[in-house]
Amino acid sequence: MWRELVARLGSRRRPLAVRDLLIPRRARLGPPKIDVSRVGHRFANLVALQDVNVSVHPGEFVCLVGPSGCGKTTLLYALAGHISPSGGHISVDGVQVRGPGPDRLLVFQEPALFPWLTVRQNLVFALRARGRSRGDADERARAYVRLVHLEGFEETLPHQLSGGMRMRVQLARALAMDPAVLLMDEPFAALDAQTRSHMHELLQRIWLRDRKTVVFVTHDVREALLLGDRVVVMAARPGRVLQDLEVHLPRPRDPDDPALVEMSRRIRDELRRAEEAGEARTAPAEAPDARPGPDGDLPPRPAAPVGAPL
Ligand SMILES: Nc1ncnc2c1ncn2[C@@H]1O[C@H](COP(=O)(O)OP(=O)(O)OP(=O)(O)O)[C@@H](O)[C@H]1O
Repeated sequence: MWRELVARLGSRRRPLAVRDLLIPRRARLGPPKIDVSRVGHRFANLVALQDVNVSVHPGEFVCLVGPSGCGKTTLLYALAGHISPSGGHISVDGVQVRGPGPDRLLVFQEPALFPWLTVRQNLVFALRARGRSRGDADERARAYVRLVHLEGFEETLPHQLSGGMRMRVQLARALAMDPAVLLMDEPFAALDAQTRSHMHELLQRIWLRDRKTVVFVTHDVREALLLGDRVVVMAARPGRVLQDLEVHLPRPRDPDDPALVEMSRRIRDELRRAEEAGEARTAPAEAPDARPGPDGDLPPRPAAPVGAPL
């Protein structure tokens, strides 16, 4: 299917739209693992999320992508139970999210490791805190350190590791704890390009092995297409879902795959159009009634998000 789409990119037929490249969502059987229904959230006067509907099925890798301020992190934190949305419902396995729980684990951009504990001790500590016996925790820690290719660094302290290695420790710890859902907040954004690319390969390989349910936040459209089964494209002012797209490219994926590059270009074009439309909505009009009044004041800039229904 994707080869056919790539072939069509060079043809003279009707230009391809994003919907041609990203196959519409199939009807899925069974209940979703995560159900986000009509979720809205305000921070004072700012509408960070408006009427967001997303469902994630067991074993799906869903990427939330969009410009800064579109509410990706707010939505992720609401899934984690760290934020209580102002409106709507979020459930995991049919149970409403009312706070953080051991079924959901957040992975941050800056690995939150205990600096005085070694790599192995960081994993063992987290596993023991989850009620695992010492023997089981030791065994799992060793296995997951191996999985992220850090054997030989078990007794090393975090500050003696590179940023990429610290991220691998964080990933190993998260996977060893075996949450039902992994929530990742731009985990690779601070890494250099080469380390990032290694992390993409590693995460894809591990995900293909474990098929864990993952919600992954990123600014980077190409990263979202590289990793996601689905890409939820969000726009800002107010934070909302622009598109929810299914990606049917073979795995493991190549970031230079022409189909992926083309999809990425088209999504970025759509985001640019949404951004321009948002700016046009919030910009002061140039109509006569927007000109300075007799006292020289411009009418206040309409703040589109304020007062919008949640
Ligand atoms: N605690 C807060 N108090 C007030 N406003 C907030 C708070 N947290 C986020 N916001 C605002 O809500 C909006 C959405 O923020 P959020 O961090 O979810 O966006 P984002 O898409 O994750 O952005 P980025 O990619 O830059 O992290 C932004 O305008 C932000 O300034």
